[in-house]
Amino acid sequence: MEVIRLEKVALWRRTQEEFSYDLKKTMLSILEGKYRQPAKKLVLDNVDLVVDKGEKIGIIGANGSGKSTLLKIISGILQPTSGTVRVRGHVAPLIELGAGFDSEISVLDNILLYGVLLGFSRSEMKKRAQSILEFAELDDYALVPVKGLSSGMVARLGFSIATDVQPDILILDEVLSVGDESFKNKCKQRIDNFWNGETTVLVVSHDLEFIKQSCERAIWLNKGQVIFAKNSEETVYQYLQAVK
Ligand SMILES: Nc1ncnc2c1ncn2[C@@H]1O[C@H](COP(=O)(O)OP(=O)(O)OP(=O)(O)O)[C@@H](O)[C@H]1O
Repeated sequence: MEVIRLEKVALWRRTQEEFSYDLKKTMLSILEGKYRQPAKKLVLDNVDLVVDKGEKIGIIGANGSGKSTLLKIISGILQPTSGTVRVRGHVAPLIELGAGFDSEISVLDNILLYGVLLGFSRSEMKKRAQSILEFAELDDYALVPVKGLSSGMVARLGFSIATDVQPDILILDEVLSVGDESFKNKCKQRIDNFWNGETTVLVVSHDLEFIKQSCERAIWLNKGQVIFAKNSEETVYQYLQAVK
């Protein structure tokens, strides 16, 4: 059964250095006749992708080739400029963990809020809060505002919320380095369980051996385009030939 379908997906992004949220500066530069249209870059270019339930897919390619951007599009964090994205099932995006937290409100309230962002109801999240706090080892911090947590604790909380129930689709950006050694082992075990089960997995990694061993299929991206997308062994081989 098909769980992800991307058709002709393109994404233009403004390049950082030209981009300003400062309305006053923008208005001034228009008045002074110095305003330049922000430069834009095509970061995903006509991407087609179909993924079936349970597939484990690796995404490889050079720095800046669009791998993380593709994961963000599939997770719904970014919307494409054109093309269509269809995703079926509950997605656990393990990217930019904790980026959606409100640092002023408590850990408990953030669990409710973040869970709702991930598509769960508030009452469901209330029931789950205890197991999330326990896994994150933050039981004593439930009522503390998130700004009182260390960055490792924030990542632990993000991981714990996103993986509390087995997701239909797991999105992993690079090898996870969440928290300290003992927490890393806990994360790895949880991910291994999903990996060996029915969950569809998309993982970005520069570790080509890992991709070959752990993924059935791999997608090679270059400058936002899919260059090759077959079994992982062959895709890695083609990629290595090209960069030699
Ligand atoms: N927030 C942003 N605003 C504008 N452009 C961005 C932003 N984030 C990334 N980009 C640009 O999008 C392109 C693709 O970036 P992306 O992070 O998807 O690459 P990547 O393949 O994951 O790279 P890496 O292997 O270095 O992690 C790059 O040219 C990058 O400069």
